[in-house]
Amino acid sequence: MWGSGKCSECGEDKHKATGCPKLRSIAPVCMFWVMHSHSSDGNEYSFGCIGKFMLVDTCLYAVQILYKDVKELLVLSPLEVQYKFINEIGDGTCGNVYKALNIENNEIVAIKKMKRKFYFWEECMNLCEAKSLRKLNHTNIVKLKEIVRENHELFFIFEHMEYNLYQVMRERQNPFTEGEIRNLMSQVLQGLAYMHKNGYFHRDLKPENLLVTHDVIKIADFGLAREVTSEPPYTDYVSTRWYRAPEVLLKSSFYTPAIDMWAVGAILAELFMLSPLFPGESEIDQIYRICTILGTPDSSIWPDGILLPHSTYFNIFQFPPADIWDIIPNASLEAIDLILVGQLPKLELKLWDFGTESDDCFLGLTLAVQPSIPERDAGKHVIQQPREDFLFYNGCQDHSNRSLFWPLLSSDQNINDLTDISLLPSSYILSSQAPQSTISVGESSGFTFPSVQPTLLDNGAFRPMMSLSAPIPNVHSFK
Ligand SMILES: Nc1ncnc2c1ncn2[C@@H]1O[C@H](COP(=O)(O)OP(=O)(O)OP(=O)(O)O)[C@@H](O)[C@H]1O
Repeated sequence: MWGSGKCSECGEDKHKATGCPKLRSIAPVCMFWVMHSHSSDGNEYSFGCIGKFMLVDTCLYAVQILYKDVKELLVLSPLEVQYKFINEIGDGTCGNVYKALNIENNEIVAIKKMKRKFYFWEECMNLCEAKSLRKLNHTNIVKLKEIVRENHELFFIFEHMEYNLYQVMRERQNPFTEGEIRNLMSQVLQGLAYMHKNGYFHRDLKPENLLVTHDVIKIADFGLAREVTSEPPYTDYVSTRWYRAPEVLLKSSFYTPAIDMWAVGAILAELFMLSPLFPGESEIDQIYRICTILGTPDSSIWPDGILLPHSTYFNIFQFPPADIWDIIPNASLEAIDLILVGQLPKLELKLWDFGTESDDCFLGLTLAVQPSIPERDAGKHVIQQPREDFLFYNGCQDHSNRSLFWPLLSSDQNINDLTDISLLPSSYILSSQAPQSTISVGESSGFTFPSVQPTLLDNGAFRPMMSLSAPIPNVHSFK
């Protein structure tokens, strides 16, 4: 029988498995346990919580003192009390992902349990995924609801999505219609544009990291996300090979968010083909496959590219461009235009051409039309430490045995949703005001940015212009 006995904190009779609401509202760090006991009268008892800031041993001791007839004790961690794990739905490099039920509100969530241990809160806060996702709130970016650290383990609580795009493609019997592809791509691009505009690039876009429920698609897995304003060189890049941009394959360490656009182009082609466009078996094979389809670039096509450390492969792999319709026969002219390299060489600027305010001067736009500013000036724009950091750092540095809950956004919130698609170029938005059903292609020339295009700025002159500190979500302290 759940919920018998009185809660020592609020005096209520029972809290079932949800714990004590009073305790949770007053204590930024609280520990409570649901105790499941068999008493001498033969009944089972469970007690909502016992005290705050209690360690397991203290808790057990208290139980023995208070309830002498306890024979068995089940100790649940706060995470287990709040979430019921249903099944594993993903096993990535960094974490295992579980479908779970939030017992408090009956909401299904996805919980990503990180594989490595986290001994300090600072480590958690410094994770790319935590840093970027806490600041990004967009319909096409998967929502991070909460971060929990418990016994040196870190859990990200996300909104739950039904499938990833790889699963959707794998299950697909017939090719997607162009309308369906336009719908998916327009959403991905809106999420990506928002992300770039707010100062992040993803660096690991691939079908497995695009999550789908019904017609809605969202970008997930920000484990490799990087702040646009972070200084090159970038050396820790490990994105999935098939979607890896040539500048990364050729060992550039000054690549830009254009690498995300390369991945989008490869994913777009894959949506038509239902198989990967460049399924390289090694890095060299990857470069080889790109050259056989797009043709080997020369200095007129990609002047910066041939200066890269590994560009000597271009001497070995000398190929003319293939006829792309042989490879993607079901794609329209506009779609081919979008996928193809080189024909519209500067169009990545259109993707980033969000407005004329100084805040928008970043990346492609900055590089193309704004002189770079000296590094020391760029330093002035350092992002302010967000408020919620202090909430947790204050007095919580190393309560390593405690569980820390970090609620971010409630499911019905939509604060700081900077989608602002009105600022996107019309050719890019595609009839975005229309519901996400069919994506039309803007002007007659069709798609207007190059996806699969080496867009490298590798001359070292790139200096991030300013920090695009995204608005900080409201801090939600404990319910
Ligand atoms: N919010 C979610 N809803 C449903 N499924 C999810 C969610 N987040 C992740 N998944 C599933 O779990 C898989 C792995 O998640 P994720 O990519 O975040 O882990 P990872 O360890 O960072 O993986 P990777 O190996 O790509 O680095 C995803 O491909 C997806 O199928």
